[in-house]
Amino acid sequence: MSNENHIPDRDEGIDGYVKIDRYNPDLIAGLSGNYLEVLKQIGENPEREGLLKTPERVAKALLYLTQGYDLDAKQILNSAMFKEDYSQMVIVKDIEVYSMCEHHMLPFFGKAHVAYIPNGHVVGLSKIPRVVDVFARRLQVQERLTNEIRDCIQDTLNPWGVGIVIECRHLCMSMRGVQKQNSVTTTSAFTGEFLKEKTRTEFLNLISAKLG
Ligand SMILES: Nc1nc2c(ncn2[C@@H]2O[C@H](COP(=O)(O)OP(=O)(O)OP(=O)(O)O)[C@@H](O)[C@H]2O)c(=O)[nH]1
Ligand SMILES: [Zn+2]
Repeated sequence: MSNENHIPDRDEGIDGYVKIDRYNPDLIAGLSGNYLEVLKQIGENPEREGLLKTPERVAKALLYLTQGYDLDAKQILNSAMFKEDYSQMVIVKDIEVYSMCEHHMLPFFGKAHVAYIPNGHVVGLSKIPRVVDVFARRLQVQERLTNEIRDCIQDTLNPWGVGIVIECRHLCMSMRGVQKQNSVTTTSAFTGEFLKEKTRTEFLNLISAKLG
C-alpha cells in the first residue's frame, strides 16, 4: 500500500480496540478539506511542498486523538474481571495522560493515579490505563475526565471505593493565554472507602512514595 493512501488500521489506535470505521476515507477527506481551508485562512500556501499532505495528516491525527468517542470503557473493564479474594487497595500510578481541552483544543498532559478496593472482583491491570485513555482521548476538561474514570470503575467493578488523582499541564495556559510555564493542575475524585480520611491518606501516601 502506498504511503499516500495509507489509512491507519486498528493496531495504530489504543491497540486492539479502535473501530476501523473511525478512519473511513470519506471522513478523512471531509476533515482534510476543512484543514486545507484553515491553512489558507492562517495565511499559508497549502500548495507548497511541505504542506501538501498536511491536511490529511492533521485529519488522521485528530481522529486518533479523539478515538475515545468510539470506545466503550465499561466493555473494556468487563472483558477482564476476575473473581478474587483480595480486599486491599490496588493502585496503578503514574499512568500517562494525553488529552485535549475542550475550550482551545490544545493538549493537556500529565499523570493519572487510579486506585480501588476490590469487592470480590479484580480487574486486569492493563484495563485501568485503557479506561484512562478512553476518556482522555476526547475533548475534555480535567475535572470531567477525573469523574468519568471514577464513575466507570465504580459502576462496573462495584468496589468498596475508587480514588483518582490526575496532575496535568495545560498548553492553553503555557503557550498562549496566561502563559504560566510551570503550573500544574491537580484534580481528584473519590467514592466509598476513599471518602474516609484514613483510606484517602493511605492512597495519597502510596502515590507519593518512590520505588526502590
Ligand atoms: N476548569 C477547567 N478549565 C480549563 C480546562 N482547560 C482549560 N480551561 C480553561 O477554560 C477557560 C476558558 O476561558 P475563556 O475566558 O472562555 O477563554 P480564553 O479567553 O481563551 O481564556 P484565557 O485562557 O484566560 O485566555 C480558561 O480559563 C482555561 O484555562 C480544564 O481542564 N478545566
Ligand atoms: Zn484550553
